[in-house]
Amino acid sequence: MVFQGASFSPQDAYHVHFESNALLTVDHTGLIDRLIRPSDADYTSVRQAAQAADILQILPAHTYLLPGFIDLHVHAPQWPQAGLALDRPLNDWLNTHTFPLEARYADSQFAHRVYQHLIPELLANGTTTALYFGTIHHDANLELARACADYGQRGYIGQVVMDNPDQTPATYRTPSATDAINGTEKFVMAVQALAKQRHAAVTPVITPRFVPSCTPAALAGLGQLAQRYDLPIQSHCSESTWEDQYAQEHFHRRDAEVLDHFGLLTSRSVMAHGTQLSTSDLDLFHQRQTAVAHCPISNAYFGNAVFPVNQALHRDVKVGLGSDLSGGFTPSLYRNLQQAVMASQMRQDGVDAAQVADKRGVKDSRISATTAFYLATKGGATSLHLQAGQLIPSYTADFQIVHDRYATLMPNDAGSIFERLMYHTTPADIKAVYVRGQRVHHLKGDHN
Ligand SMILES: O=c1[nH]c(=O)c2nc[nH]c2[nH]1
Repeated sequence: MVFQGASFSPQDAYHVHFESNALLTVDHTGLIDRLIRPSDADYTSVRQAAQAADILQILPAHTYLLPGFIDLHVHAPQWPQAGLALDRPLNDWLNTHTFPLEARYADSQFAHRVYQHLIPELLANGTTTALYFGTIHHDANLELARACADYGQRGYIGQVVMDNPDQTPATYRTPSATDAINGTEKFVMAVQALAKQRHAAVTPVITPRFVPSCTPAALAGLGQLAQRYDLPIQSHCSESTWEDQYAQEHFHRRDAEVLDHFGLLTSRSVMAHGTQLSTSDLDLFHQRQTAVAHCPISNAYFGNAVFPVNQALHRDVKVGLGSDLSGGFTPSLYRNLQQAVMASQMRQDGVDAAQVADKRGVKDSRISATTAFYLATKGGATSLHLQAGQLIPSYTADFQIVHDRYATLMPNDAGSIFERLMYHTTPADIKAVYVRGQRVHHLKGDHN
């Protein structure tokens, strides 16, 4: 397949690259092979050959090729309650709403129904890769992996471990640390077998829910499993004041230090939220090359603070973007990247007018749409060690084709188009989505 048209691709956290009419060639393995500009000698011949072979796809006017988005934090089983009960504090929301819902996934038919609904919805929002928390249930989690395989989404999938009887209900609990470790190992094998069998881009992930919900024996065993199989790890870290204090009270260490103590902060770890991380925690993340999944919508409800994205990036901490369904209410990473910019502006300015203006906020906090775009693409890819998130040769051909709905009303320089796309794109503007060069979504009535 050869794509011809305009594109935006992140260069780094502060620069985005625009191409006005390049050819992007994709090889038979689903990788980007070449990016050929009109000034290159073989532009015309490659284009003509693609046209003759009927593999040339010309983007219509006012549509743009972007890397697919990478959602670093999704609780797949919480999809049915997206937007519900977000006025409750985290611990209350978990116990009253979330754990009872997740307990229902003991029924794998229910899991099948939800996951077959969720994956196409995420693809329609431009999300080509997602890092998922499942539930404690093996069969339901396999339904999630199968749904990714069915619809062609790249999925990183974790069987949740939560075995601490003091912090989990008897109706929704991993029976013991031994079950946690054996069950996780069994799930790892099953997902790896599915990946082979279906040629699917699904990867198992070690998933202690968070420090409060796990026993030390489970945390230690999961750290060892991750090392033995060289697996990615995900959890929550310093997500709220309550969670932060829990680690201090029960382990006499900071939350990040507890995770590190059990071998759970590695270069393959992605820790969600981090609103309460101290500068020494950020330095620890940097040393371990552990990533933060920034979840700006969810953090507005449960975070008790705004995560300092810019400061983390300046300390060379890996950061990507997460929807955190359903602590966040929307499957759209566009909505989340908009909120990332807005939250950073509020952190910069402060929120209480009774304070003196120049002491109200935190300097150097504001990020732009360019940085937010980076988080949703290259930042996420780097966190997962994926050759994705940029439109460059040898990277995976995970794309979205997006329409600029205000093109005829406003100036059309690249900077204006880019900002409009970041602020106005909804599923109605996402014409087509590709993973590994295969089309996995298109808008009905469109043939891109
Ligand atoms: O936003 C969140 N959603 C969850 O499901 C969860 N579990 C622990 N901490 C959490 N935070």
